[in-house]
Amino acid sequence: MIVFNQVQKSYQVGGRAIPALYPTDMTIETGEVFGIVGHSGAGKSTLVRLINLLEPPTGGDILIDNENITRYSASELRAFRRKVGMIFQHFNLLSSKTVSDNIAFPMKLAGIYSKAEIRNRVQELLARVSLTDQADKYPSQLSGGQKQRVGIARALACRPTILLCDEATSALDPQTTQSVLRLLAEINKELGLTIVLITHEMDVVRRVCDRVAVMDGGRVVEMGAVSDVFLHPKHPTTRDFVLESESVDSQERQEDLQKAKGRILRLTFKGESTYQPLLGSVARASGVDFSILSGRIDHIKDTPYGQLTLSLVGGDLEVAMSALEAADVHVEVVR
Ligand SMILES: Nc1ncnc2c1ncn2[C@@H]1O[C@H](COP(=O)(O)OP(=O)(O)OP(=O)(O)O)[C@@H](O)[C@H]1O
Repeated sequence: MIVFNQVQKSYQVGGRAIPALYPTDMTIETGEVFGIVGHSGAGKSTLVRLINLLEPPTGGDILIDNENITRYSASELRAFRRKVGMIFQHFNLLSSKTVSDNIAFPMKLAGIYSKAEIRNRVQELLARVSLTDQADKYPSQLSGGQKQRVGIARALACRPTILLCDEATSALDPQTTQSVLRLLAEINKELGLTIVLITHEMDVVRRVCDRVAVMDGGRVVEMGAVSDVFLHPKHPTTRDFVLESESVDSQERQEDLQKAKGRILRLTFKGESTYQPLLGSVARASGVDFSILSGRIDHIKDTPYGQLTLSLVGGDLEVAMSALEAADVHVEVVR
């Protein structure tokens, strides 16, 4: 478990302390995939670099599995860092080393593994990331997705318990992004590893994360289960991220809603209710006529969800809303 108690970070710039992270409390549970989403400069990298003490905090305590890492000696810190793997947007592979040697590198650097241990571990990891046939190639001979797989294998070499991912899919095309996210989800399940994933895309959070913290201007402005934060965003920054991920232009949406007649409801279906043919029976029971203004079905991690924006006229709106809520549909009155 990673616990932040009033952790803060300022950078010294030209003799002045510029805050990058205001005092923050946060808990990341062991074995979860935790997303940190925010625009450029929000403080995401700063927060994640505090977890492995690449940056020392200027205040507060960071506890990992009940140990205060901010009080570690240099040798304790070296041992601790082996337990924290990291992958990067631009992969950071050594161009003069083969795929195998890149993966072996942190183990060699640690100086505590035998040659046989390193050889076996590299073979195991190459198989895990499906790169056995690329073992002797150099990074320049690989695609972006393959490079990131090498990055993941290298990060796992010393059997870390935490994996930090700094914009790990930002340089990849959508299809490759999907396959890298799938690999991260598999690793999380198989190894019970805690994954902290920084991104500026809510879609990445939706696909793999259990919980998310939304950052803005050096502060965590919203935090919770992805299904709550994504489906019912409270802070304006979170709402913008969700709309962005749905490729919705908020001004166009406002204009569309103004043209619609009657009451406007936004319905959110989650889990099995997503697939229930509900609207027809609700319309018949309540006498309400509806038209669909927008709709989508997708997944939050493995859970299906659907969202519909409807305009409703006539009939008994109370009856319609009660019937929807009785069927476990979340109903939000937009207008
Ligand atoms: N080493 C540093 N020295 C001075 N200021 C820094 C340093 N690193 C980051 N900052 C500043 O701290 C703030 C937060 O930066 P940070 O890199 O944590 O944000 P971010 O959300 O990760 O952004 P990005 O997505 O662009 O990487 C920014 O204003 C940045 O300019």
